[in-house]
Amino acid sequence: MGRSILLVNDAKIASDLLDKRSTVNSSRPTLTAVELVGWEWSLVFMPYGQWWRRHRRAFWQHFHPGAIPAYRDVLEQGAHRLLSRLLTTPGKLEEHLRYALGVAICKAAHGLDIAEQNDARMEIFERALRSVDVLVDGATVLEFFPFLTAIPTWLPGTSFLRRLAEDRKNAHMLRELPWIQAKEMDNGSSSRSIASAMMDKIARLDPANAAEEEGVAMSAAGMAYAAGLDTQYAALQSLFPALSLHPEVQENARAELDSVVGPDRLPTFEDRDALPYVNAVVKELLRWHNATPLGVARCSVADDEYNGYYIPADTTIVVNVWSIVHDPERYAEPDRFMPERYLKDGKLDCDVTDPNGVIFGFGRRRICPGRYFADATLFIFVACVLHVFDITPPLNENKHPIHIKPQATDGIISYLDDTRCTIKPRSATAEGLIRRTSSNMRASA
Ligand code: HEM
Repeated sequence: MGRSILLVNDAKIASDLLDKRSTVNSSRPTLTAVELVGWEWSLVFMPYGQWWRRHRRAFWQHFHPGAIPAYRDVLEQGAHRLLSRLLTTPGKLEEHLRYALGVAICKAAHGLDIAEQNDARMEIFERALRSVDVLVDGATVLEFFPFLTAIPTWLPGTSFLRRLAEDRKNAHMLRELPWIQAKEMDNGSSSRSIASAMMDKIARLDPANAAEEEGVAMSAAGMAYAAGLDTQYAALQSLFPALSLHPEVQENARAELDSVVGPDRLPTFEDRDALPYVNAVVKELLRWHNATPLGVARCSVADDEYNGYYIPADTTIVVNVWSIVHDPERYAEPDRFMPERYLKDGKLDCDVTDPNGVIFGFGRRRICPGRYFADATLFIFVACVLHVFDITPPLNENKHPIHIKPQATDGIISYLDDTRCTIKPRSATAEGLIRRTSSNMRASA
């Protein structure tokens, strides 16, 4: 009510406003619901300013490109867990993906392990992340009628407010619980995880600054789940329909993996430069099903003029990233999953617009600071799945293939609504490799 909204459908305009005029357009809209749902500690929703800057700096110290190689082992282990689970119960794809991503994030961020079944931490992460939906679905009414939040929750018709209180508790636990557990484990001595490295640094501060810095560090470490779990899950779940609908992509990827990696081991980060096709699959995955179709809304902090248009301060700016990465002028046959579009003479073609230039947002100040971590995760998960599994269409009760037509869901994060597929090891050798890797993992646990 009374707030201007600017919807941008063009990559150049988005870049002009959000890259080149980032001093004016790097804040976020203030939403009453963010605090109500308990996400006020999240870097994603913080308005631009000193407080946001401190959190961003604390986060970036552990997620800049030079920091990512330190997470290679945990990311490889996460991918191996996925393979082992998919071999045993391929019908639980979504559960396995979330579990494997959770394992990798939790180990990297807090040095904690996630149990194979019914892990209390994982349940808290899941409950907390579901509360983000409230920011989209239900809380809008509270933006317009904030007095509703003052209504006693024992009155009939206020179950929504009671749910908010529960969501708030879960969102706070997502931030605090893994930190407290990492602290108990850490003893202040090593740098096994992002949290323990942060704790070592805080231990050297004088007590007057340490408490506030610990709050910032706790929030920054919690962002790995808060912003990393659902986004990466949304991207990776779309791999399976993409492959079952495009068998030729699997054939091409396998030819490359067979010649570079061979049948006796799984791909590693060391192989990455020699796998241009697999790298192109990762790029196409992010474009084909864009997990954040409208990016994350920005807010202008001063009056501005662009191409003759007046943009008042406090305008919400939303970029239609989906339409940009599905523009047929840039990406021919945009609905086809076609990694070849990024390749020329067997190498990545620099003339093709890299979709990552818009998918992770805009401008040095506010662009997704987890993008290098996401890129590494997606590469290793995608390479490992392609190396050992054959992904084909789901079958009906008569064992005939079903043609699926997955649709993107609404929300800040978009998923595909149908990921049914058949997942089988692509050979006896591949199956043996998964089993060997899995028993080695158990032996070294
Ligand atoms: C497929 C994966 C991902 C996608 C598509 C994605 C996309 C985005 C987008 C569009 C933004 C808003 C940027 C802007 O305002 O211009 C963002 C912000 C953010 N992302 Fe990601 N992201 C992904 C993975 C991750 C991961 C793995 C992490 C953490 C490890 C992460 C952490 C963050 C944080 C902390 C912000 C807020 C930055 C700020 O407001 O200053 N993201 N992401």
